[in-house]
Amino acid sequence: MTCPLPSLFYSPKTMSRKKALLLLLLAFSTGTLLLRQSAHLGWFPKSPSFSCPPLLSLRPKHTAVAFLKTHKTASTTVQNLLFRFAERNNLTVALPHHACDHQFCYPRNFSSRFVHPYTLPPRFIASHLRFNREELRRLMPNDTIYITILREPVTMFESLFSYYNQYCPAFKRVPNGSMEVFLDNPHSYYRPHEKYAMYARNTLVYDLGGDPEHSPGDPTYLPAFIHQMESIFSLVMLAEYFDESLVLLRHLLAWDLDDILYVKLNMRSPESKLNITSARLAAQIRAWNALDAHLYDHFNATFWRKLNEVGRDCVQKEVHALHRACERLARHCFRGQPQLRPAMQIKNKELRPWQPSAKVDIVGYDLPGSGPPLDEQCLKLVMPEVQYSRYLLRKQSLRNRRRAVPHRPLAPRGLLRLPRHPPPKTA
Ligand SMILES: Nc1ncnc2c1ncn2[C@@H]1O[C@H](COP(=O)(O)OS(=O)(=O)O)[C@@H](OP(=O)(O)O)[C@H]1O
Repeated sequence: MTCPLPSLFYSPKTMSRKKALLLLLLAFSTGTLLLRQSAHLGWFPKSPSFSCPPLLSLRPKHTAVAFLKTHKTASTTVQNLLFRFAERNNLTVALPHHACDHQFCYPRNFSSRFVHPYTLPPRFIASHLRFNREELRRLMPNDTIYITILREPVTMFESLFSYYNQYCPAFKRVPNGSMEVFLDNPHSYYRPHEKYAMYARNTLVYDLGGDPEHSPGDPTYLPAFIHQMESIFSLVMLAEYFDESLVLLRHLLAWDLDDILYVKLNMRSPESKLNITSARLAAQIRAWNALDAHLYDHFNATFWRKLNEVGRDCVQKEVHALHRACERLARHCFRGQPQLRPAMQIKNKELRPWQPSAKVDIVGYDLPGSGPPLDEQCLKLVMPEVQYSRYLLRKQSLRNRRRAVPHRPLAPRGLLRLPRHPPPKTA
């Protein structure tokens, strides 16, 4: 048996169909490229197009994202990057109703009633909320990609303990605010049903909509919860591997390298940190936050599997390219190194990060010069969460009012019943 040889000559009909197909493909790629270019940071030289796998840039960019902003996990840095992408591409970001402050009435379960009517219908959502799958599904378009970020529970708990030391009663009760004392006997300070209790134990599970009080000894609860999370979130990033996470994010969304540039936001000063050097303390933190610890370990393993799928060498190359691009951006915006400052030393009030208490310093950035900043995009790059959320709400409200979208007030019962959560971050 012989294989039929392919004909060297095409019939005119085949020829024209192929030509048409080729032309169509060419038009599509050109269109996609043009679209990608139009949303590029016009103020900044485009980073050399580099991608592995190389054809990534021909896929259209994905433009519907729900980011579950977990606490103390580098989530503000991710949120800022998503806000900037949405702004550059004219995409609507769901923002909280005034009554909810700049978070979606956290720690209540998320409801679409918490969304400001002038930010509907959204393509992005990235502010703190307690995950509620059904309500998010009602709000977001069908093509939404869900992502979130986790942090290793020992460093995360240390950050929570320090950041919420004046808000969380479980932490406030501890003599001298000592984390060691708290961990020696957490049950004598912690009351599961009081205000802000969710900052003191299994905060990740709480943010993801789970039960932070569930017994870690139950063999069915966590596997079922993890299974559910896996079916919802296309990517679970890790704060410890932030740049690798961003590379995976850009692959998932077919974004450019320039779309994931960032500077670290919401950092504590080194003096505000407690160095956990003892293995005993770390083990106590993991035992106290056993659900979070298991959750983290699980998604840590899946993260490395995802990295292997893309190819570790490939990811490393992109991480280097990202570093170089971030450095170039920093040189452009800060005329050198980023200028990290305690809030009170930042001249531009719009750039001062919110301070949770006098005992903790959250540092931010100043831009060089006393006059207007170098450019708008540099300002957004370093703008803290509260100010950026407020700015976006003003901008989208103006746009929406011009379109005369009917005002859809939050149901009065929702407004009246709002508790005085969370600690209002006001700049
Ligand atoms: N890129 C990157 N990589 C690793 N870590 C980073 C990054 N950006 C911010 N951070 C650290 O994240 C902590 C703040 O987290 P959040 O922004 O999620 O906090 S908040 O819940 O919104 O207040 C805070 O941690 P601590 O300083 O330990 O408190 C930041 O330093």
